[in-house]
This record gives sequence, structure tokens and C-alpha cells, in this order.
Amino acid sequence: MTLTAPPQATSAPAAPPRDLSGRDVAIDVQHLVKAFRKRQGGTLLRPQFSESRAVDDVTFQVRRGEIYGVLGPNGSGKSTLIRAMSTLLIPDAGTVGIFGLDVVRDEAQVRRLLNRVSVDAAFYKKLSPRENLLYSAQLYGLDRHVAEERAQVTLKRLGLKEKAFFEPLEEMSRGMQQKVAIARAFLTSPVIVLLDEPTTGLDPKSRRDVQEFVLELRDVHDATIILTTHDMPEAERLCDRIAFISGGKFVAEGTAEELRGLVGEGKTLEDAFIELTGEGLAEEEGE
Ligand SMILES: Nc1ncnc2c1ncn2[C@@H]1O[C@H](COP(=O)(O)OP(=O)(O)OP(=O)(O)O)[C@@H](O)[C@H]1O
Repeated sequence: MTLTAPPQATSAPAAPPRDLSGRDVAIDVQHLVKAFRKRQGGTLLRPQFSESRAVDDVTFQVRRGEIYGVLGPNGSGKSTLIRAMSTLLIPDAGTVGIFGLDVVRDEAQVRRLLNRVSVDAAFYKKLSPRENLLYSAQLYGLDRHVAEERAQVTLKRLGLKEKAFFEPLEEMSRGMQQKVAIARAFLTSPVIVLLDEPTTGLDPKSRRDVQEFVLELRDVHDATIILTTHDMPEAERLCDRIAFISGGKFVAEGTAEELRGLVGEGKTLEDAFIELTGEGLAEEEGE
């Protein structure tokens, strides 16, 4: 079979908002808050709860074609932020704009522009990647042949062997399943991709395959990407700008160079993270 390149991303709305430098704003998050109730003692019949903010007044903008990194330790709020941005969680306060559309008010339109990839991706594990992807394609209303070709191109590009396309997913490593999740997200050629820790737990070769694919998506396919990670070298390699998140709050934002510069000459990104957040990238207490 001849394989063609994946298609360009679905068109973004005609007149997206602009930032002060005149560049298109793809994502506009303003004062976003998401809290969860947590059990805090009490009795079985009268439990007591306290509310804790997983995302606490977060504001940022991502320009079209940018790779924006959200860097923070376990439990700092990265996944909650991504879920609130992708219509999976309703924010308690604040707004998320996607090319001028509101994720709550314009949910159906936003879902057509945006896709999220995460380790908790749901699949039919007894079925093969091919069967899973064709099932998703049907849900999206995509032509079967187009979808199959597109999925094969992406999986090959990510280094998955062709025969693995036909094996049950439950027999695959976590890394291989992650690649299938990425391929599924690209069936619809979304203009915005939210990658929640796309390389966590992958071996070095798979990590490199995924990282190179992410760069290609930005450079060749005009995608805007938000990527969460706790891997400093990954953030430096991939991200045009990075935000440090700690305890649900954005503590600093800038290019890797700008962030290093905030704490003095000769410092690494990790030095900057520790100094600006007051913690390392190890797991937060209580997680
Ligand atoms: N559904 C939920 N119910 C209650 N608390 C939650 C829920 N989801 C997340 N939390 C809490 O919100 C906080 C942030 O969690 P979140 O998963 O967003 O962090 P994270 O930075 O993505 O962590 P990791 O790197 O481990 O994925 C944690 O304290 C977590 O326990």
C-alpha cells in the first residue's frame, strides 16, 4: 500500500483573537479554577469534607503553532488543567477559549477542534489497534479507508511495527498503547492537541519517536500543542514556552532561556524550577 502524509489539521475558525504582538491566540485561559472535595475525617455517617483547588486561578495564552509546556510534579494539577480545557471537567470559575469559542458554552464545536491524549485513554483491549481505530473513526464519521491509511501512517511514523497493528491491545506494552492513543487523537487532524504526559514510562527510543512526532506536528501540520511533563530535558527540547505549575498555581512562564535567566547565570531549568516553586520534581506530599 502507498502511504501518504497525514493531512493538514482541520481549519481553525476564520478570525481567531490576536495577542498584543498581533499573533493568533489559539488558547486563552483566564482565571481558571477547579476544586475537588476531599474527605477530611468525621464519622462514617457524618463525614467531613474540605475543598482543595487542583487548579487555582490559572491564566495563560497559547499562540497558534506553539508547543506550550506545563511542567510540574505529580499532583500539581496538570491533568486537571488538561481535563478542564478539553471539556471533560466543568471549571468552577474562569474561562477557557479555543480560537474564540468557549469550552463550556460551545462544547460541541470545541470538541471538533481539539483532542486530548492521556495514559488513561479508553480502548477495547481485546481488539487490535486497527479495530479500535476504525471503531473511533466510525464514531467521528470518518471514511473507513481514509481513517485506516491515516492511522497506519501515524503508527509507522511513531515506530510501531506493521504486524502490531493487528494484535490485541492487551498484549502490547504501555508504550505501544500510548502510540495507538496518539494515532487515534490524530484521526481527526485536530488543530489543538493536549498531550498529558505523552512520554511518561516510555523507553528512550519510544520517547524519542513520540518527541520527534510532536515537533513534526507543529512544524508540518500547523497544530497547536499543550504538553504536560515532569521531564526537564523534554520540556527544553520540545516547548517554545514553559509554565511551572506547583500546588495548582502557575508560578512562572517563559522560554526555557527566560526561566533559567530568572534565577541567575549558569543555572539549569531544574535549578529555576526548584528556586521558583520551592520544591523539586519529586512527588508532592499526600499523593
Ligand atoms: N477526581 C478527583 N477527585 C478528587 N481529587 C482529585 C481528582 N482529580 C485530581 N484530584 C486531586 O487534584 C490534585 C491535582 O491532581 P492532578 O491529577 O491534576 O495532578 P497532576 O499534576 O496531573 O499529577 P500527575 O503528574 O501525577 O498526573 C491532586 O491533589 C489530586 O489528588
